[in-house]
Amino acid sequence: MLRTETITMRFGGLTAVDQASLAVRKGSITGLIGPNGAGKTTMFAVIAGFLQPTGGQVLWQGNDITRLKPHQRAQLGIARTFQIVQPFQGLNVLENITVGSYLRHPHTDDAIAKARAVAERVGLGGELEQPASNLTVAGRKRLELARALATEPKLLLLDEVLAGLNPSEIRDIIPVIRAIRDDGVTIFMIEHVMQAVMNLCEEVYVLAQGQMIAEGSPAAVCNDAGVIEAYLGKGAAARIANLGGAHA
Ligand SMILES: Nc1ncnc2c1ncn2[C@@H]1O[C@H](COP(=O)(O)OP(=O)(O)OP(=O)(O)O)[C@@H](O)[C@H]1O
Repeated sequence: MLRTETITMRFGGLTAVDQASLAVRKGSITGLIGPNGAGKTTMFAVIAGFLQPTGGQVLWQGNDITRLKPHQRAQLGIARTFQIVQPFQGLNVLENITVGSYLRHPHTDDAIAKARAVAERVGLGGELEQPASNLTVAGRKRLELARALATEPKLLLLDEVLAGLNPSEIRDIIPVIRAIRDDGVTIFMIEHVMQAVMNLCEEVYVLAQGQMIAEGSPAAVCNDAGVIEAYLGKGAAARIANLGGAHA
């Protein structure tokens, strides 16, 4: 469904993403992980059209969309959430979601009906009249999800939707994400919460210092020596292997 080919993104002298290639299969939940500053959010910004890459291509169903604007990509069916959630503070929950549903429903009644349905789907059905500013962190995360979902995407890019949630809130939202996929929306998610990555993702890509260092099943990438070293430092994989030997 989506491919990036040798994407490079430089900010002045800093190479945030360095020739990174990946593919997201239709119907999958695919993960993008990596240490802080690895270039994950930059990669999402390039895919969604918020940044023009210094080099490389973004392909959507085989077509080059590298030069399309974010709203053109939204029309094609690509939606993203933001790591730092910023709902329209002066609008209530339903109005915030309706901003998204107007993309495909120009008539207000239809847009509102769609927004109500999306709110139910993410568990915000009881908070429609609440000002967005009254929501808890978990509520704001659900609202962020709903605003993107209201555009009726084919591909949903989730940027750390679980960050800041406690373990029980994470347990509650994991089935919501899985249900969105089961309804036919392909999901590509940046996530630091490994419990969620292991639970949800079939395929995981690992970025470190801008470079794609591994890809595979969650279990395979977690056992990859290069991935362990990217997170824990040089020699960590060998030290962990020795510890295992010592305990055996
Ligand atoms: N607009 C920008 N201008 C300059 N540097 C930037 C810009 N955006 C990101 N960077 C830098 O690019 C690098 C990658 O940042 P990015 O936010 O993509 O990493 P990340 O993997 O998403 O990190 P985190 O997990 O901490 O969110 C960092 O060094 C960051 O400071």
